[in-house]
Amino acid sequence: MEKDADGFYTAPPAAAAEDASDLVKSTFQVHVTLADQQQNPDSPLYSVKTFEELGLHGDLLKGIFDMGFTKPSKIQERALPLLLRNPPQNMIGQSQSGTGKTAAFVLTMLSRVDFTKNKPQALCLAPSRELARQIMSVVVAMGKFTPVQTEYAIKDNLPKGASNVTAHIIVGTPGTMINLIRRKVIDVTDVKVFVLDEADNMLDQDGLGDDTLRVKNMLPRGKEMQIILFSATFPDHVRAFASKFAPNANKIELKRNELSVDSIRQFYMDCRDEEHKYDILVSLYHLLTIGQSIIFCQHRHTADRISQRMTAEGHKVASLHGAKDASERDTIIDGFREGREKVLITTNVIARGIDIQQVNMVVNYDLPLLNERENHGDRGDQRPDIETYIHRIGRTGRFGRKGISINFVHDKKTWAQMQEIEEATGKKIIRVETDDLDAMEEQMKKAMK
Ligand SMILES: Nc1ncnc2c1ncn2[C@@H]1O[C@H](COP(=O)(O)OP(=O)(O)OP(=O)(O)O)[C@@H](O)[C@H]1O
Repeated sequence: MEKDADGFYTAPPAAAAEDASDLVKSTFQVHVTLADQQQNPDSPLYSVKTFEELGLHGDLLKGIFDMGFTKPSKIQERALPLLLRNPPQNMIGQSQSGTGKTAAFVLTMLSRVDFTKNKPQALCLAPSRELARQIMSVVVAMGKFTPVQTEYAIKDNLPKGASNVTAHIIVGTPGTMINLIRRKVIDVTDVKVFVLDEADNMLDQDGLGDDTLRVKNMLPRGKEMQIILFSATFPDHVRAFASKFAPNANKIELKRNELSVDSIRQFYMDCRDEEHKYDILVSLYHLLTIGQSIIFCQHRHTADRISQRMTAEGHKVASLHGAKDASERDTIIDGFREGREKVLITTNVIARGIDIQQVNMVVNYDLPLLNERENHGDRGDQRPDIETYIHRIGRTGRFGRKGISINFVHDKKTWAQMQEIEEATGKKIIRVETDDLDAMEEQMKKAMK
């Protein structure tokens, strides 16, 4: 396929198009729509600048182009010049799911490291080992033409007797990071960049907030420390804390009605009861496997139960949650990433950050709910977790691709919860008939195109 002056693919002659494999065809479609979106000032993928204009080192530009990126997205174009400026300044950056936030903070870490010094200089924390591993793969890919050394701070990675990590960049989860710093396996005296991906989650007092604060308190004080917070969501109750955590930060914020990307079409299906939810999921199996799909449940035991049942009935599905051990989790997510499994049944553990471009469908088997402590409803009903909803559906529709999400509702309560989500996000959730399976499949296929 030919590339035009902007580096985007142009349409091949008709005969060549007919010969092209499905894979090439779909790549072709993605590039064409991506090019359109990157020209549209209203798109989060739009930019007026090139990567060359963003002040990056030549070795990093090589890494970026080697990954196939041609133009920055809006968040990359806006954040990178602020992040790379001297003296370093903190950043609180918000941009929709799948719009390229990782590259912004990874390029900053790689830009600030002194490769002649074999000591940790940049730490990055994420809420799950799956996300930490994914971020690391971006560090390695973007740093391919630099001498960067990296190390994980995730469970079961370093042997018990490990000492004195000499890597420049450490990516991990908060609990393990605390442990390694405490045991002096990681020396933080030269750390100058501290990144929180999914920062609202990392700072939430009901989640990882205490551990994250503990890590920050272990870092050297009084020295230049650049604190970088990124997420697609910053709910009000963490915004103030984020500003304290990263003082005098440059801020890039989204408006309430901009929180999710328009390329994710949202649907719901009326189910009669819990058992009917299972039946509907099974009847969706063909659709789920056209691309890849992620099914979210509220509890680990639900994920296990439905995956066992579906497997027993001859369907190929995988399940992933926090009760599985580290190596099993790695095998499952790697299998899904490589497309060996097409359907992944899971919990909120991978609701955030996971980037698998072939995922074109997300199912909320259970709607995400706030836990009891967070639940400030006056009617005693459980309230929906709007932020988690936005992150879950954001596992599809990555960087301009199309995706669909389907919510299962099965009673008055779940109906009211879905309406609250619809109101809060300002995006219509469309009803799909469940009694005519062929019509349903047609409607979904159309939305995926
Ligand atoms: N400038 C670019 N050109 C082409 N593709 C890009 C560019 N920047 C990022 N991408 C790709 O877009 C996808 C989404 O990026 P990324 O995972 O960083 O999104 P995100 O904003 O961190 O999303 P989330 O909020 O879900 O964590 C990745 O596959 C990444 O490789």
